Amino acid sequence: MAGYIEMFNLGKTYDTPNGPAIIVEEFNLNMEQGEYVCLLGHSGCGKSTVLTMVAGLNPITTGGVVVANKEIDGPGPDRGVVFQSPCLMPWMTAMDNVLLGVDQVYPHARKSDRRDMAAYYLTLVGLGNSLNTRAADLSQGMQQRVGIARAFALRPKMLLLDEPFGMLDSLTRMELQEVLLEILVQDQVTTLMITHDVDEALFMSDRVVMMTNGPRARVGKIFEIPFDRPRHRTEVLEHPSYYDLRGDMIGFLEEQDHKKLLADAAKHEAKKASGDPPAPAASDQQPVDALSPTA
Ligand SMILES: Nc1ncnc2c1ncn2[C@@H]1O[C@H](COP(=O)(O)OP(=O)(O)OP(=O)(O)O)[C@@H](O)[C@H]1O
Repeated sequence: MAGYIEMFNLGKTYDTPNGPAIIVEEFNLNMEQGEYVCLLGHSGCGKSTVLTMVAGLNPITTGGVVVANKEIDGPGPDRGVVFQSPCLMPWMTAMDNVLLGVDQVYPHARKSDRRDMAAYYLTLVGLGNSLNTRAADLSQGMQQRVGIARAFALRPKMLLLDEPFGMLDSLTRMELQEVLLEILVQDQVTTLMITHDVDEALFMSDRVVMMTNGPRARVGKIFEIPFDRPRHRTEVLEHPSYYDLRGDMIGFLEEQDHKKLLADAAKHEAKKASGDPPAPAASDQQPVDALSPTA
C-alpha cells in the first residue's frame, strides 16, 4: 500500500579506500500522514544514512523516496531536519536564527507575517521570553528548542530528527520530548526520528522500526505502539504492554549483537586461514541506551 512517505528499495553504497561498502540495502518503509516513527538500531548500522537520504542531503544509490506523491531529488522545504546539535548562528538572536529559514522559504510573505510565524513557534517551544537573546547566550537545551522551532516554522510535510535530544541531560530531554509531542498535536507533521533510547522510542512513536546491523542494513522488525494520545508519561509507563514491548525491542537488539559477534568470529577465522593478519573480532558498536530512565 502506498504511503504518504514512501522509502522504496532504498540503498546506499559508500566508496571507501577498501572498495565500495554497501551500508543500507533494500530499506522499505511507508509512513502515513501525521505518523511518528522512530528508527532504532545499533550504532553504525546506517540510521543516519537513511535519514540523510530522505532529507536529500546524501545522494541515494538505489531506490528512492516519495514525499506526498513527489519523488525527492535533493533537500527541500517540504522536509525539516533537526540534528543532535542545532548549528545556530551564535551571534544572531533566536528570532533571527528562525527567520533565516523562514525568509528563504517564504520570501513573498509580509515581513511582519514572517516574524509572527517565527515568534509563534519560538513561543510554542517555550522561548517566548528569549526571542531577542543571542544564540550564544542560550543554554544547550534552549538552543535545541530554537532548532526545533526553526524546523517547524518552515511548515514542512515531514520532520526528520537525528537524535535531537542526544546531547541533553535527562530532565531537559524529557521536557523537550513533551514539547515536541505538544506541538505535534497542533501541527500533525509526519515525523521520522532516530534515537538510541528504547524508552524514548516507546514514549514518542506510533511505530518503532528496528534496523538490522550493517552492512546491508534494512528494516528488521516493526513494533506498533498502542498507547493513546495525547501521551502522559506515567500512563505510558503503567500500560500493560509497556514492558513486553520494551523487552521485545531489547531482545531484537541482543539478537543482532549475537549475529554480529558470530559474523566477526567467522571473518576472523577466514582471515587466519588465508594467512592475512586477523581483523579485530570485537564488535565496534556501542550499545543502545536501553536502560536510560528517560520515560
Ligand atoms: N561518507 C561516508 N563514507 C564512508 N562510510 C560512511 C560514510 N558515512 C557513513 N559511513 C559509514 O556507514 C555506516 C553507517 O553510518 P551511519 O552514520 O549511517 O550509522 P548510524 O546507525 O546512524 O550510527 P550512529 O548511531 O552511531 O549515529 C558506518 O559504518 C559509517 O562509518
